[in-house]
Order: sequence, then structure tokens, then C-alpha cells
Amino acid sequence: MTQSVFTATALTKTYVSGEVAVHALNNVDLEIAEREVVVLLGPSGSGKTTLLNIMGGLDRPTSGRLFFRDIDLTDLEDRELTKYRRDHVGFVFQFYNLVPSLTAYENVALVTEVAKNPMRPADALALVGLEERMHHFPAQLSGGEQQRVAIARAIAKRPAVLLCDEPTGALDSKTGIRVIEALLGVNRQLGTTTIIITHNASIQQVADRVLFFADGRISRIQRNETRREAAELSW
Ligand SMILES: Nc1ncnc2c1ncn2[C@@H]1O[C@H](COP(=O)(O)OP(=O)(O)OP(=O)(O)O)[C@@H](O)[C@H]1O
Repeated sequence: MTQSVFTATALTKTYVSGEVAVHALNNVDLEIAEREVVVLLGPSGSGKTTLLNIMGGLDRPTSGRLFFRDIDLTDLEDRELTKYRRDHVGFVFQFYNLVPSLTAYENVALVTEVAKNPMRPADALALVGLEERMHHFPAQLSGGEQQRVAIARAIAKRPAVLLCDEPTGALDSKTGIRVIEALLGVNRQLGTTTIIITHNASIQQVADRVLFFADGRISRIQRNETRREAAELSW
């Protein structure tokens, strides 16, 4: 049996402002397997980022449980949650947040200097196809290349999970596809469980499973029998 990396039961996040309660997540049950590629799709405000942030230890649910392997994240104190995040989670966001005065190599080295069992920065950059560009500064790289540096930075500490919120949101299709290719390459070579939020429906074809969100719930789960390669995508 494949081990679960995340197990959520009745996971709920409610925001209350005055008389109004917003159920950002409403009783979500979910298991995500080790090495899975999962795409989250759904309209704006349907709860995708809320779930991703709770999985990444950036936020806490109002009720329900979330296990990472056999650790109950909902039980952890703030300091332990920070440690969980540091040791096990890589994040990729729509905007790359690279340090402009540092080269690609140095941006990745910032992370590897403090990680427990990191990859070498050059190896992390090679994994996303940027070995030739590692001494360039962010301003000398295209948007897609900068995002690949951000992916190298996120995975250089060998996290168990890579959480991506709109990783291609700022990119044209050609560079976006290259970024998806980099994410799939990392998943294949390091076995990193990868969860991708996107508004781009064609990206669902690269996933093992697609979770469709509506009103704080998972309204449908689709399992893809075959996963497409990034190069087969177009949008
Ligand atoms: N800090 C907050 N305070 C109050 N309400 C919030 C907060 N964060 C999120 N929400 C609300 O929770 C709901 C779910 O938001 P969430 O960001 O998870 O949606 P999403 O599916 O990721 O949307 P998008 O695709 O636009 O990023 C929305 O109605 C949002 O307005």
C-alpha cells in the first residue's frame, strides 16, 4: 500500500467578521500519497490556497485534523510547526521572490547553507535545466527561468512536499510549460510529492489526481490513468 503523506479529516477553516462567517474550508477529507502529483482547480475563493497554507504549516485549521505522515500538524506548537515547515516543505509562489542582488546560484545557496541534508546548489539548478545560467542575476533571466530558480531553491533542501500556488500564473504558455516540466522532473527524480494550484485547466493533464474545489469543499476528484508530459500541453 502507498503511504499517505497527508491525511485530512473534517478539515475546516472558518473566518468570522462581524455577523458573517466564511467557510474557507468546509469539512474536507483527503489523503495524498507519497510521490503523487496533485492539481487543485476551482474558482477564486473556493479554498485552494487555504488548504495549501494549512498543509504547509503557514496557517491552522479551525477544526478537524491534518496528519503529515504520522505527525498530527494540528497538535503542534508554533515552534514545532515552523520546524516541520523548514524540514519538510518547499513552496513555490506565482512571484518568484528571488534576491535581486544575488546570482541564481547564490539564491539557492541561501537555503542550502542552513538545511540539514541539502543538494549542492549546482545540482538543484541542473535539475531544473539551469546549469548554464547559474551565475546570472535574476534581472538577466526570463520570468520562466526565474521561476525555475525559485523551484531549485525550494527543492534544494530535499523537502518531502512541494506546494505550488499558481506557479505559472505570471508566465506565457511556452515558459509556463517549461516550469511544469521542471516540477515534474523534480517529482520523478526526487520523489517529491507535488501539489499545484492553478487556474489553468490544461495543467490538470500532468497530474495523478485532480481535486476540484467549490465553496470550501472538494466537489470532485478525478484520477488520470495516464499522466501527460509537460511538452504535450498547450494553452
Ligand atoms: N485572512 C482571511 N480573512 C478572511 N477571509 C479569508 C481570509 N483568507 C481567505 N479568506 C476567504 O476564504 C475563502 C477561500 O479563500 P482561498 O484563498 O483559500 O481561495 P482560493 O480558492 O485559493 O482562491 P484564489 O484562486 O482566488 O486564490 C475566500 O472566500 C476568501 O475570501
